[in-house]
Amino acid sequence: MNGTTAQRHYQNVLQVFQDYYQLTKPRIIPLLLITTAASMAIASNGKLDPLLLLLTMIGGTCATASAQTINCIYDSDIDYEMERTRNRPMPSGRVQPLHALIFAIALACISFAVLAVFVNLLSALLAMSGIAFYVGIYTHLLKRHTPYNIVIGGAAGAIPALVGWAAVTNTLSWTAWLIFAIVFLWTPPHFWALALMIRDEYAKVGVPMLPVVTDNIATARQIWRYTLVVIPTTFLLIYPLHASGVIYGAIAFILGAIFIMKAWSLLQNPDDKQASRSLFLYSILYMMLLCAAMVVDSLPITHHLIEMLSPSE
Ligand code: HEM
Ligand SMILES: CC(C)=CCC/C(C)=C/CC/C(C)=C/COP(=O)(O)OP(=O)(O)O
Repeated sequence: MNGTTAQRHYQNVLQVFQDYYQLTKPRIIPLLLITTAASMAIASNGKLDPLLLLLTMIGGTCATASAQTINCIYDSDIDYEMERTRNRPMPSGRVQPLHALIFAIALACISFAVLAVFVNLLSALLAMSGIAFYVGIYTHLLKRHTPYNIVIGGAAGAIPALVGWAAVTNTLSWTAWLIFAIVFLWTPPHFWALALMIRDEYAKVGVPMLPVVTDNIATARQIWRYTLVVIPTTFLLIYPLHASGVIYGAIAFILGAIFIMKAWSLLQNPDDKQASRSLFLYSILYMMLLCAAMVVDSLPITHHLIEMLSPSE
């Protein structure tokens, strides 16, 4: 091989890696993992075993990547039609469906093996149910057929929180289901804000997202309603569940107030793309910081600090 051929070969190999990486929709995975980590932190009272965290993250990443890859195979027809998704590896023909399927099955097997062998069977089964729900229920049954696709489908995105809890305790508790409910109720405002921005793309391919089958004002109203439900729900972690404390409460309060302001602003201007964009981007920051607050609040050092700062009797 001369220099130029070797360089071209190297570039081709790099492109193949990049294509398989893109199949997994990698930008969404970290936030899903943060919800898993937050759940694990609360479940272990902030005394999380780093090895258990690492293994659960590996299992969770592989399961999510597998689910997203199958979704890419299934949706390659509509992804080809939409500008936002046209350059994905499947619609642009850079990866063959069979190869992508083998990749997805391998990822699911690795996920199951890592979780079942090194973590526990419950977390492995939950991760597999996440793949089944996202592919079977959201992608196949709901996405192209009902505007409630993401309301029900949102449950898939909330499963990583259950995986985290199960990884630590080998069971599921009210707190686990509450974190699940927070992610579940957060998903419609998160997604509909985006759907308002790219309504025409979904309309073009006939995916019945809410702004396509109703209108912007009805969508903004639904976003507003879900926001008014999800924000109070976040406080149930403090009372009655006593799973988080004042640090989490203070952060959740500020984050929630901003969420409500942004949803209100969208309700006043449902056609304003800037308002929907702002809410969409903020919804991501919101979930990241809310989960970070759960983690910080659970740490023993936080409890020590609070004890030191509380007035003694
Ligand atoms: C059924 C539920 C959901 C739907 C339909 C949905 C849909 C979307 C879509 C279409 C995008 C734009 C992606 C792109 O431009 O390639 C997006 C972005 C994103 N979503 Fe969601 N989402 C859902 C749930 C979730 C959940 C549960 C999480 C994590 C907890 C999440 C995290 C993110 C993040 C971090 C981004 C930004 C990625 C980027 O930088 O482009 N989503 N979502
Ligand atoms: C435990 C486990 C494996 C859970 C699965 C979690 C999971 C994969 C959630 C994905 C949520 C999401 C980003 C949906 C977008 O799909 P879309 O098809 O509407 O997005 P698109 O329009 O960008 O293709």
